[in-house]
Amino acid sequence: MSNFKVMRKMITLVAPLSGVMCIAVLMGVIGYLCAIFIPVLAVTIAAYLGSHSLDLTIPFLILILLAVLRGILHYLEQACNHYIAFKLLALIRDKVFKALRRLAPAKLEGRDKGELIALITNDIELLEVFYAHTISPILIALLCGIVLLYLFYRVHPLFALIALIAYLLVSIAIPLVVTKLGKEAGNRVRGRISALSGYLLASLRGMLEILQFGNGEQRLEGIRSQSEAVNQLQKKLKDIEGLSQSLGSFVVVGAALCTLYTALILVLNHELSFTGALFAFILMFSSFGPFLALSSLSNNLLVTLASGRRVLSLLEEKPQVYDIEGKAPAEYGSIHVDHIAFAYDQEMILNDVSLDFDEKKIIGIHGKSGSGKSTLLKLLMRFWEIQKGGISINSRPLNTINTEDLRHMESYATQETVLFHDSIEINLRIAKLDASHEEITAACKKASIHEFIESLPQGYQTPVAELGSSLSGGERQRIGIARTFLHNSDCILLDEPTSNLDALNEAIILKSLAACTDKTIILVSHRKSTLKAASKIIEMESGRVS
Ligand SMILES: Nc1ncnc2c1ncn2[C@@H]1O[C@H](COP(=O)(O)OP(=O)(O)OP(=O)(O)O)[C@@H](O)[C@H]1O
Repeated sequence: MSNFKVMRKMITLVAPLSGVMCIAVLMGVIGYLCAIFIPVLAVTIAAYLGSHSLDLTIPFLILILLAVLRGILHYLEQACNHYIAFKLLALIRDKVFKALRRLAPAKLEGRDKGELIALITNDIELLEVFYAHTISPILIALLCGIVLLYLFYRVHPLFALIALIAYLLVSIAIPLVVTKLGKEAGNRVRGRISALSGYLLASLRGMLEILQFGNGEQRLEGIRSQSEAVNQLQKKLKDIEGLSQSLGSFVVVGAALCTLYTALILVLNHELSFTGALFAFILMFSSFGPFLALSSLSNNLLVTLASGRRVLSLLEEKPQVYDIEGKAPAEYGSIHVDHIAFAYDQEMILNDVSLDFDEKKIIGIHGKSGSGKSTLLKLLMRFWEIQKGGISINSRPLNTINTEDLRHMESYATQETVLFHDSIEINLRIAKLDASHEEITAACKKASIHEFIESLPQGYQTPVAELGSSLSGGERQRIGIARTFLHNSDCILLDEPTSNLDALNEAIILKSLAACTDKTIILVSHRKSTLKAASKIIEMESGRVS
């Protein structure tokens, strides 16, 4: 996506706040004109005093008024711009979270989580520069330019020509050159920062492995070299920023000298008064504020546009699976899998698989590691879209059942239970937001975890550390199974539900499952003892059912 396209798309988001933007621009234009006219007026009055006598009270008061107005207007302009920026950041965050929900899980599974965190935090935050410090300065420079060129034209058209060339150089040519010079570095610096976040996150998560295999030095070296690469790129951007400022100052001085030279010739030719020449010279010197503001924008703008590009790409990314809404409610019934084929990328994982999962039965799935058992469960949940064949529940194709209804009908527990940094009760409640405490404890009893929770000093209110690292694998797994019981769906998909459990806990859970006579339970397991609970066992081999 080109920088221009990124800017255009980002600007369209401002539409609902265009009124506030107009006020910001108006304040900015009047404020800049006040600032420009303070020296112009002062020098013109001084020149006038050389040949006339004048009471200085009123001119002095006007100068003070202009100075005070400049301050107030600048404040109001900034307040409006930041109001727009922070409103839009909130809106963009909301859109990004919606996009993540749309893309999950299929499009997020393989993505670098550090990069996603950098996008949600740093990238969105950087867009503030665009909304608070880019759009209105461009409009302010444009309007100030029109007023200033008119004034120069009134003094002499040659001054207007010099001003026009200088303004175009400062506000368009220099930023364009600088943008071109720094485009790659701008993109790379954002990419590098994201990669560094990902590397740090992976290092924190893999702390035990790093310590165990003595990889600390190597990881540290990785962090050092990646930080160094970020520093180098940032230095390059700063050098380009310095170049942009030098070129801007060069144009200002050049324009003032040209004005001085032109004014001298015009005065010598009696085409211009001395006061007019002085007015033009001072006006030229003091008028570059709004245009220099643009040239200094371009460097920040590069980084901001790179962030904007990443945020927009995420917002525009097409999900692998679209949510279904607005269809007639569906009733749960038996599941029919009809000659399905599925590949994550190129490699075929399931090929021509046909199966039936009868209602209110426990069905076991057994097979070698990598044979596609978990993939089949994910397809039953419609986390991925199948490429061939069809899956139906109670004769309704899966992709005609409202996603919300499907989530009520089916629940899916994997061997990896993710717990949030919150109390055990809240971690259980995510399976049923309006569950009573009694319902929660009943589910925990079935999952053989109630006694353990009760034995903790704070019981169900015990806080769980990030990702559940304060609990054992078996405790986490039983909480995961308790969630499934609490969700109380018609069909329960369990992927290795007993892999971390001892024989006693396994037996209690299998007994609870056997007691769920009104539910369909699909049980993927390598354990013979677990599969004993099933009334039918399906064997899977290399993506096929045997
Ligand atoms: N998100 C993914 N993207 C690409 N390939 C994947 C993805 N998830 C799984 N695979 C691949 O699909 C194949 C089947 O994986 P799956 O998890 O379904 O096997 P499984 O039978 O459940 O294995 P296990 O018993 O070890 O859990 C594997 O080769 C795996 O590498």
